[in-house]
Amino acid sequence: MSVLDLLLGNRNKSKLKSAFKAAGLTRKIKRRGQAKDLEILPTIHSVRYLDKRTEFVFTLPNGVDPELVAKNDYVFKQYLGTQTEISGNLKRFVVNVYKGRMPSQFDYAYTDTDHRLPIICGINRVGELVTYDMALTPHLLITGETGAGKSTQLRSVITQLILSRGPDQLRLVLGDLKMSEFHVFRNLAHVEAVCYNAGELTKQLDWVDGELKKRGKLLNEHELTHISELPSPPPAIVVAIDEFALLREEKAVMRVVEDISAIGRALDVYLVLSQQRADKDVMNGRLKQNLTVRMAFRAADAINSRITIGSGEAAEISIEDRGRFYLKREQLEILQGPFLSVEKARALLKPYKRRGVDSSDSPHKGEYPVPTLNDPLGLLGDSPAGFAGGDDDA
Ligand SMILES: Nc1ncnc2c1ncn2[C@@H]1O[C@H](COP(=O)(O)OP(=O)(O)OP(=O)(O)O)[C@@H](O)[C@H]1O
Repeated sequence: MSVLDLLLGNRNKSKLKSAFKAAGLTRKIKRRGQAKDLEILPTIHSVRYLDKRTEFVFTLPNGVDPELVAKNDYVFKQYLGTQTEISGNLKRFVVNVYKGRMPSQFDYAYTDTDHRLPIICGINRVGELVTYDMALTPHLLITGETGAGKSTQLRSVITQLILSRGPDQLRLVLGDLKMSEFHVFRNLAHVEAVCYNAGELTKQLDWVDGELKKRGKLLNEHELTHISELPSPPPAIVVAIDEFALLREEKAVMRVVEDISAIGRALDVYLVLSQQRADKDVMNGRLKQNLTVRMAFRAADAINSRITIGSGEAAEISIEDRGRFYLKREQLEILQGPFLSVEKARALLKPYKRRGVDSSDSPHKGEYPVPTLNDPLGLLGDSPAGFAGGDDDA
């Protein structure tokens, strides 16, 4: 630790104490015979001077509402700088004050991970790649204002999934209600269908609904807790819908989506939903609660941000910071999402292109076993490895 670190650390420690007071995280105790109350501040337990950040650990006095910490995160930023992040719950919290600036862009590249269904989220303040396994932490909600970067994130999420799993291990049902984002995924071996309206999506979700029932029965018959325990398990299914809010009046769609959110994990069926905001007009509480991982891109205001991530911070993301978002799992963390252009995605996905098949008319409605890697949909005759690898969009 350098002398400069120590000086900065001490200065930040006193700023942290001022932030505690301004954020109302103190408890006042009346003292007999004394005019002034005794003010009990949170206890700072440790200060660590690390390479790229200074870390403070503090605990709240008993009786102080822990919700106040998230609600007043802006106060900590006002006192300690915008490079400040807080995480924790109930009593113990960690404040990190970062030295560098967030990276402004980073380009998507396929990343090998140990995850079965890898989600590449982005890079954090110190340049580390943040990933997680959707099979372990299911159902993702992406929100943000127009132009904040939701569709780009969806593109890289779906591309990474396709590049990580064969079409015999992963089936995708895609909903593109804006008719603008998912054309790059049309006619790919993994893709059941790209749906452009509620009618098409309802048809595909009927199939998913059938899978839920069939898989549920299998679990029951074989007395298993997860469908992947079967000797030859069916493929994972990911239903990804951009601008999900446009479907709010579609009862048939909503019913299946809610069912997936409630029982999909054990059946290897997952959701990725994207929309501008997540208030109760566009998404009911039960569904939202089951979307356990949240990515909040720039929000219109603190209320919208709070609805997604429980904190107002996504409203503070600058309009210039496209692709910047807050990831909420157990903790809240700011990330820069990978940039993946349509052209690059198309080039990466080219080996999985199917020839002469309209993906809106999905052939994958059969019984198990599922298609094999060599002939993913049983339609390609003797095409090498089952993939055409050269055609443009049909
Ligand atoms: N991760 C990123 N890194 C750098 N630039 C990005 C990133 N994501 C998005 N952008 C830029 O922001 C623009 C808008 O992104 P995108 O279309 O993904 O936003 P959106 O939230 O889906 O908007 P809309 O709801 O209007 O479709 C992109 O064309 C791109 O130039």
